[in-house]
Amino acid sequence: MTEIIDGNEIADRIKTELEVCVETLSDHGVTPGLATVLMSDDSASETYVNMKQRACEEIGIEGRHHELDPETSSDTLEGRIEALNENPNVHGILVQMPVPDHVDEQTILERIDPMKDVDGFHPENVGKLVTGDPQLKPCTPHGIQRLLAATGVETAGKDAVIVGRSNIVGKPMMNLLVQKNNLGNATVTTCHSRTNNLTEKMRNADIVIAAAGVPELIDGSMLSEDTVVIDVGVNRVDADDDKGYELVGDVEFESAVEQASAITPVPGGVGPMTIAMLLYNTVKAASLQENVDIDLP
Ligand SMILES: Nc1nc(=O)c2c([nH]1)NC[C@@H]1CN(c3ccc(C(=O)N[C@@H](CCC(=O)O)C(=O)O)cc3)C=[N+]21
Repeated sequence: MTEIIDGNEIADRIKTELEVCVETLSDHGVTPGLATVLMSDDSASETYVNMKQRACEEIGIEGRHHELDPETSSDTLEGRIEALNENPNVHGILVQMPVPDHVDEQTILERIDPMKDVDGFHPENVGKLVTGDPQLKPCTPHGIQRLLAATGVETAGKDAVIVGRSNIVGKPMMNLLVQKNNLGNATVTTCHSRTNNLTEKMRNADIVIAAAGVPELIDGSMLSEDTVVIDVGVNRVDADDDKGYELVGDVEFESAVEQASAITPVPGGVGPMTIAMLLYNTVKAASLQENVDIDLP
C-alpha cells in the first residue's frame, strides 16, 4: 500500500516541540520575533505571508508584518531591512519572494544580517551549508529531510533524484542530502530543463524530489515501484468551479500514487513543513542571539 505522507501531522508535532523551546526562552525573558516583509500585490504571496504570521502566533513567536507598496524603491526596502537588522526584538527577517522587477533579489538577500536570515538564503549561510556546517538551513529542503526521517525513509546509500535546480529548493536539497550525517549520505542527481533522459534517471531513483515549478510535470509512468515521491510544487491553476484556482503539485498525484511506495500530497505535504522549519529557524536564531541554550527538536 502506498503511504500518503501527512505533512500537516508531522509539522504539528514539530510545532508542539518548538512551543516548549519558546517557553524556555520566555523563562529567560526572551520572546522570539519574526519580521516578514511583503512588497507585492500578488495574492498567493499574501496568503503565504499570512500563514507564516498565523503559525508564529500559534507557538508564541511575535510576528510583525511589514507591507511595502510594490513601487517602493530598492533603497527604501534596504533601509527597512537595515532597521530590522538593528532591532534587538527581531531575531528573524523574511523578505517574501518574488520581489518586483526593479528590485534585485540578490542585493536584498545580502542586506539581511546572516544571523537573522531565517530563509537561509544569504551567501554566508549558503556557504556554511555547502561546507557542511550549516547555521540556518533553508526551510523547504530542511523540512523535506525531517519529513523523510519522520516517515522512516532512510537516505544513506540511496539514490535521490532532484528535479529542479533553484537556489531555494533544488541546490540546497542537493547539498543537504549529500552530507555525511544521519539525514544525508545519499547519492544525489540534480536534474533540470536541459537534462537528457529524465525518465530513465527517475526510474532508477529510490527518492524523487520534484521541485521544478511545472504543474504535473511528473506522472506515474515515469516512476518505478518502491520510489518515495516528494512533491514540492505549489502551482495555482485555473479551476472549473468558482473557487478561481486549484493547487496542484509538480507530480500528477492520481497516477503517481499507483506507483510510489510513499508520496506527499499537495496541499498537506511539503508546504506545512516549510512553515514549521521557518519557526524552527526563528527559535534557533533567537537562542543564538540571546545566548539561551535550548533543546531544539
Ligand atoms: N522569502 C521567502 N521564503 C519562503 O519560504 C517563500 C517565499 N519567500 N516565497 C514563496 C514561497 C512559497 N512558500 C510556501 C510555504 C508554505 C506553503 C504551504 O503551506 N502551502 C499549503 C497550501 C496553501 C494554499 O492553500 O495555498 C500546503 O501545501 O498545504 C506554500 C508555499 C514559501 N515561500
